Amino acid sequence: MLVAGTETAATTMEWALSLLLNHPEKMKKVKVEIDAYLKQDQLMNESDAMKLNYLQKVIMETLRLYPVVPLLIPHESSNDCIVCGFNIPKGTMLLVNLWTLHRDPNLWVNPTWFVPERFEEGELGNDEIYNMLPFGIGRRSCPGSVLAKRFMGHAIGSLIQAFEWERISDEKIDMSDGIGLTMPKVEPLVALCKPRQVMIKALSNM
Ligand code: HEM
Repeated sequence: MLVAGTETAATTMEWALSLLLNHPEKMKKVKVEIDAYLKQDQLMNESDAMKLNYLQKVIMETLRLYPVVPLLIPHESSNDCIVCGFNIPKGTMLLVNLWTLHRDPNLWVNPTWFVPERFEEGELGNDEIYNMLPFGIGRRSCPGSVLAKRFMGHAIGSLIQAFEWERISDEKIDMSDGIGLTMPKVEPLVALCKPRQVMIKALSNM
């Protein structure tokens, strides 16, 4: 439970901040949304996180591009079945390749681009829910998905609300993925931050 709940979320937040630092215009959009929703000087709380639509779309788009459980957890077919024309006998170990699914050019427009706006129309349509499975699906899907979206939104949102973020150089952040249980970045994120002027009072009251 601890690994399932901490490593996955921490890694996703690192990917999300890296993506936002490489796309300052999207970072600005998150900041504008937070500033419009919250009073100046008022630090966001966890329930605010689910109401920040654009921020939640940033998290979705991060999970699409960098699903931290890229092959899900192995499942076993409980009966003979047919998947995409292939006969799957009962007792077969099944892996779902989320990485490929989430970047399939037949399913997504410009699949390698970071475009949180692609989720603008709201939830995915009925036919499309199977194209985006960062938490799995069905009765063994992730029981922590709602909690995760909530606290990741709170953590990333608070960092963006309270601090100005910058890359350490003009070079884009290396987005290569490495080997590990939850698909870590090859290069851990290193960035510069300083408190935002408008938040100094709120931060010093913490
Ligand atoms: C970014 C955050 C997270 C992601 C991407 C994620 C993703 C996943 C995925 C893909 C699975 C396997 C689903 C399958 O095989 O079909 C899973 C299982 C699980 N997750 Fe998460 N998870 C996250 C956060 C959490 C949190 C916060 C908790 C709990 C506090 C949690 C608890 C679990 C547990 C207990 C399972 C095993 C469920 C079972 O086998 O029935 N996860 N998660």
